[in-house]
Amino acid sequence: MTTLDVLSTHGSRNDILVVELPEGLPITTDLSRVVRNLCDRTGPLGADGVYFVEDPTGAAEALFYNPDGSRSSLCGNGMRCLGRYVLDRRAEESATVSTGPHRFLVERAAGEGGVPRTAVSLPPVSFHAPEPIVAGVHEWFDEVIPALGSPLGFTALAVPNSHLIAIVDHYDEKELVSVGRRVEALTETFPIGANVSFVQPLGEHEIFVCTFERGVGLTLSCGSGVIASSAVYSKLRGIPAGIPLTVRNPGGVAKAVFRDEGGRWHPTLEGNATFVSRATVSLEEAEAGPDFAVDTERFDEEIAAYAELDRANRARLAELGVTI
Ligand SMILES: N[C@@H](CCC[C@H](N)C(=O)O)C(=O)O
Repeated sequence: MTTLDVLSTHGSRNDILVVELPEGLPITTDLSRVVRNLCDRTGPLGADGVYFVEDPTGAAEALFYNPDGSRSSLCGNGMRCLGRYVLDRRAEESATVSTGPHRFLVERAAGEGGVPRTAVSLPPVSFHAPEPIVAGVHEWFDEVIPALGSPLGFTALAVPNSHLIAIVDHYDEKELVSVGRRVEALTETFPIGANVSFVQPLGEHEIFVCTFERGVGLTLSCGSGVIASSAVYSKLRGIPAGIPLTVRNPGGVAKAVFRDEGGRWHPTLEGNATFVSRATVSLEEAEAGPDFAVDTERFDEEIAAYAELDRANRARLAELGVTI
């Protein structure tokens, strides 16, 4: 029997499982299937994705899977939590984690009210996506996409995963879900799919962002969506790199800031990295179906500390008239 140690974590209540790939993993293992079962919300764990990490104290190679079993080059919120896991394993303050050609620098950041936080520096954002996000073109900046049937202007960018961002006057969840579903269905127009975010400005340097994620659906937060939204908002409002933005999601608050290097914007995402529980799962059972047995230990203090921040964010959003 192969055992998986599964750490349930969240970054702004985007629930991500962090799993160190065991040595001697059978090569016949269908990881996509394991992920679908681990993430199944009717099962004992449930999540918005799984980050596998190989050799955390050495090369630290990470692989991210969405709950539908598809892969992505990044989960920003997950990287905050996986980053904390890697830093703890190494007893260090900063480390580099890789996914294929992409490098992510993770660092511990100052905690808030007993809530541990990390900062992740990402590769530069690209408004000229290497793989077209809108079919046939490498750039799409603040324009209506006729196939979507929405009057909103969208911007396509890679951070490095694919995003479509629209700035709205008032956030409307139904509209976001309907656009997200159309992006999912229109595979000829959006050949690699995209995470879709609506951005409602709250103040000069403060925004609300909600994301319909590729391979998931609506989530309480998407870290790469926070970065993509901040980049688009800053470009459209003429906010220079170096000015941090406060980004509120339904699940929490993060900070996004860019460093300009020769015209290329290098983002840093900072926010909570909360450990919720640790479970031991049999790989064979998790591959067979979603009703596997788990042996769980909960981190109650961390959960309680985050609940305070969550309450404060929700109260602030209600005060600002954002309906979530
Ligand atoms: N939740 C994530 C993004 C996860 C991957 C995404 N759904 C995709 O397919 O690109 C985040 O925090 O960035």
